[in-house]
Amino acid sequence: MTPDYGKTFELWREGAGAPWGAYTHHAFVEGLRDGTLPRAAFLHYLIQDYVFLVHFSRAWSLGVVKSETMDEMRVCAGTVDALVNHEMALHVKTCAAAGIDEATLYAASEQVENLAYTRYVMDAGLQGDFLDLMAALAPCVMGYGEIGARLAAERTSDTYRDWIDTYAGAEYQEVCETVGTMLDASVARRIGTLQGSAREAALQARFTKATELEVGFWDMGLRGA
Ligand SMILES: Cc1ncc(CO)c(N)n1
Repeated sequence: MTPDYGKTFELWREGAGAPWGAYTHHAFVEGLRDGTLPRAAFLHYLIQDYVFLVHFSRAWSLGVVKSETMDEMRVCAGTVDALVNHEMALHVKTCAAAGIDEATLYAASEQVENLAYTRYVMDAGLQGDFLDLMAALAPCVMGYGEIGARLAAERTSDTYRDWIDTYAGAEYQEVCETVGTMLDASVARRIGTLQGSAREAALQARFTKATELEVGFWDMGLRGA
């Protein structure tokens, strides 16, 4: 069953169409599910994803800056904490076991798909308001929540169990639910009803673009270093 991350996310997810499926059912994801993903591709992805999370955390920090309520500020600050102090521990631990230390991860050179995605998200927030930023951030957060939940139920191998458990786990799922609930309140507060509103198309375009950039990120992972 697909998890429930609120009605704004559900609307955006439906609105994204085919790219959403391409993202959440990418060959990279299926390789995590059945264990056939080559280890080298996984490590390459994880190194890039560490740097992704550095910049992704900066974008969530911009959410703190763009917040208009204490609830929004708490959720954004909490998400920065979840990313920096919890999710990234997976990357540090897995890479350490492969002989790659954290300083090396931090200094890794970004591939263009990685660079494009994080800077797109940051710019969405710099150019627009809180909702523009959230529309660009939502596919990353909730997409991994959806992938993790599905792979936990459908996995046929233990090879990438640590990765799957990180995103299927209660802690990460709670982040997705909290962000989804906040998002519904943020939309209600600023727009009222999203469907049919003046901002619907532009916010959907942000969400869909970020989804396409997620597909590019998996492509980059499969291509290797
Ligand atoms: C590329 C990417 N998207 C989303 C997440 C989830 O935080 C991640 N770690 N990496």
